Amino acid sequence: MGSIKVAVLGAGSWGTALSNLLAQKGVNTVLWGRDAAVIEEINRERENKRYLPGVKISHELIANADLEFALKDANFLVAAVPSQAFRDLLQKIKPYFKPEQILVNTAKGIEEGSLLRMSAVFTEVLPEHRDNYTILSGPSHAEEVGRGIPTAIVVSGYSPEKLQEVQELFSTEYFRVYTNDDLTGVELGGSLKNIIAIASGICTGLGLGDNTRAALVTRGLIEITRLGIKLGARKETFMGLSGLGDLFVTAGSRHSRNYKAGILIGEGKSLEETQKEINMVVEGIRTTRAAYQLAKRLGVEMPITEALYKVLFTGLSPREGLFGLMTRAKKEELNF
Ligand SMILES: NC(=O)C1=CN([C@@H]2O[C@H](COP(=O)(O)OP(=O)(O)OC[C@H]3O[C@@H](n4cnc5c(N)ncnc54)[C@H](OP(=O)(O)O)[C@@H]3O)[C@@H](O)[C@H]2O)C=CC1
Ligand SMILES: O=C(CO)COP(=O)(O)O
Repeated sequence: MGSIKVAVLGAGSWGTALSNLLAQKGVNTVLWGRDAAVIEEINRERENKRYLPGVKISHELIANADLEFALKDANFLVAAVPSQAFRDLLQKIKPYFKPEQILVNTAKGIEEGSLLRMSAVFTEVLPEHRDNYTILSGPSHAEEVGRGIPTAIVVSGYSPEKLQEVQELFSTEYFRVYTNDDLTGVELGGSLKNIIAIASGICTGLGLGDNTRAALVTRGLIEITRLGIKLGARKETFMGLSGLGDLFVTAGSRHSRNYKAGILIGEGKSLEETQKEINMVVEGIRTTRAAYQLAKRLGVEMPITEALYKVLFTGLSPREGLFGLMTRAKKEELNF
């Protein structure tokens, strides 16, 4: 793609997979990571053994631990760090950010404390560049994108032209990118599905059946949608790739860190043991706390989120949490 340059910021599993996709497509791409040892390994072995083992990295990809080098003359900056580190990354790039650069966020979460979505964090740090923010979200495990497995995803943001530019940048024959202008819905769908994925994993860890997980995922989508509508999102977005699609791919996949964390918790492991064993970001843990607080503040009913919050942070056992959900007051089904 001509003289386009992309800086992918964050050399974890997603940053590695996306930068590899771009490099394979012939885009001049620099992958920046803060850990010089990981960067060195990528350049030497053409593999990121800790975060994306078994995926061959293109010789065209340049990995570098110097942020200024990565950012220099970049047209697109792809942020691929956990959501709780997004503000910190933005502070680092702020001195170099140019008005024509497009930021593609890939983090799925709500910031703890501020309870802000990533777009709002961006606007707080770089207020004059609000329209340069976009987000790429949807059902896309790095392990599968890294292997060229057909994937469909969605880009959202403020400026229709910039969404098209991002769509063009990432599209390949195995990576299909749609646009959706419902930024609130796209961001919330991708963030909140991680809560339901942990809860779904807990059901598996408890040895329960498919009926239980189907009920949980479906009711989960209802409460995600309920919070979304309250915050101004469009209901239909939650039926799309960044809603149902991402919930489907996360809440039962062997690749999902959130689902796997749930299994460990259901089997009786502590939160600390679980995080240590996964050894990568489990976004849903901190998102559960943020979403619980947000729902309370807005008076939105989110029973699964509330039960998971109590299991993760107040010592409620997973079985008690489930029992509480099953014995709530009787309801109509479609109560948005
Ligand atoms: N993996 C996937 O399949 C997908 C992930 N996502 C989302 O992408 C985001 C990133 O996830 P993922 O790559 O999987 O996470 P990983 O846990 O695989 O990697 C996280 C990366 O972020 C780096 N990092 C953490 N904090 C900072 C910081 N303050 N400054 C710079 N770098 C930092 C880590 O560096 P270090 O090793 O030094 O700690 C590591 O390289 C998450 O929000 C996730 O939900 C979205 C779609 C797919
Ligand atoms: O968001 C993802 C896939 O779309 C990745 O999910 P996990 O973070 O649970 O691995």
